[in-house]
Amino acid sequence: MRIRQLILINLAVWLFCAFVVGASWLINRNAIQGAALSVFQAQGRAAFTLIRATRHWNAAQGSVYVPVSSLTPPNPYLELENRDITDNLGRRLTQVNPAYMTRQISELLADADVNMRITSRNPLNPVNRAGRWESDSLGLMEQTGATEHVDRVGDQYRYMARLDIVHSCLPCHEQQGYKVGDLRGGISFTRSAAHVDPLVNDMLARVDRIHLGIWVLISMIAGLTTSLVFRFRQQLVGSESVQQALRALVETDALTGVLSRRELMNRLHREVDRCNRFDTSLVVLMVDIDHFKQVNDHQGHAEGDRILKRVAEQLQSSLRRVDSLGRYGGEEFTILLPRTSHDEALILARRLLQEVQSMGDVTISVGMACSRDLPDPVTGDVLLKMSDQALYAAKRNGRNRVFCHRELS
Ligand SMILES: Nc1nc2c(ncn2[C@@H]2O[C@H](COP(=O)(O)OP(=O)(O)OP(=O)(O)O)[C@@H](O)[C@H]2O)c(=O)[nH]1
Repeated sequence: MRIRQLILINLAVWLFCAFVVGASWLINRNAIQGAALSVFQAQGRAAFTLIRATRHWNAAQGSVYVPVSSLTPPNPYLELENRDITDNLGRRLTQVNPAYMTRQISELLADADVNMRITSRNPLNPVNRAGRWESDSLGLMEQTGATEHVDRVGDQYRYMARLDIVHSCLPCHEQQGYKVGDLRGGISFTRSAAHVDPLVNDMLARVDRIHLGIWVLISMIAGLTTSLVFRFRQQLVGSESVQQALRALVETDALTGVLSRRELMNRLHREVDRCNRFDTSLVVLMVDIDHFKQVNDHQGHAEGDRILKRVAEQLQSSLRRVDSLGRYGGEEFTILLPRTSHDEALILARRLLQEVQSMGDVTISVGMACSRDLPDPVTGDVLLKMSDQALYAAKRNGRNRVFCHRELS
């Protein structure tokens, strides 16, 4: 697997983890905010149940009278004959119906952190007229038949429970056209979010901290794995370059830069396999510098080395990319010419001869063997042997010449 792929996989895993953490963070925040609303709904429902019980008690009495006072003046919207009476002690009493009682209780809650309000879209007392949210909630409940509605509006939690017309409501509300079962209005509870939010904010902050921590941890792990991948890559590159250097040492001849004998033999066997399998022609040239001992003796070993290198360069520059040039040993080189006929190889060999001669320092002799001239299947050893014999023939016949194996027989 490539390093880039490892880094991309690492990045993809990090992005996926970041996505999961982000999704979990959002889900948890929404769940906490939803839970806060549910808690407020439960509180509103409990308060409403209590109020409804007191209203039922009031209605069950038939008529409840209390002394008239500044706190409880006669209710002008309660248009009943016996709304106000005088008891046998001479005190003035006024009737308090469920609606009046509910409003009085709501007034007592004015300073509490929960506000309660009896409300209607068609009230007898204009004070009870529904506000925008209350009106919308009542409309929604009328449409859906729901018994309650809860919401967060700005910095307030709001709860509304419906009140339906029952028999005891008819004396006051029948004249408005109501029947039993109609939605008359509702009781709404409002609580400032400031009373709920500290707890919610504390939980949200905890969720934020936990998710931030997880995200930082994942990012650190991703950073660590990425740096490990880079370090691994550096080591890999280092070991690759060492391997390349070792391979170059093994495969090339240190003095001339052409193929080493070992690599030359490898290639020879590969080319022989190929030429046998595909029935193509392979030519081996054995090249030897003439009287090289004299060069060493007269000009010195260092000059001999320099000439060896120049001859190798000259030979190499005349070959195709598919050809192989190697140092067979001493001042002897071997050239492999795959898919080359005898005649083509002969032309090339003669050209090599001329090019080296034109350098002016030395001449070469060339022995040539072509796979087409040998019995099938040809082997590398036979090709080498035959080209070597041809080379000796070239030497025997005066040097600075090409001799083909086929001329030997
Ligand atoms: N400078 C140098 N000389 C080398 C190297 N390898 C072999 N030689 C020399 O090449 C010479 C080869 O000599 P011989 O085998 O007698 O052949 P020759 O003098 O070229 O004569 P013929 O091949 O018969 O033309 C020897 O003197 C070796 O020392 C090398 O790497 N550098």
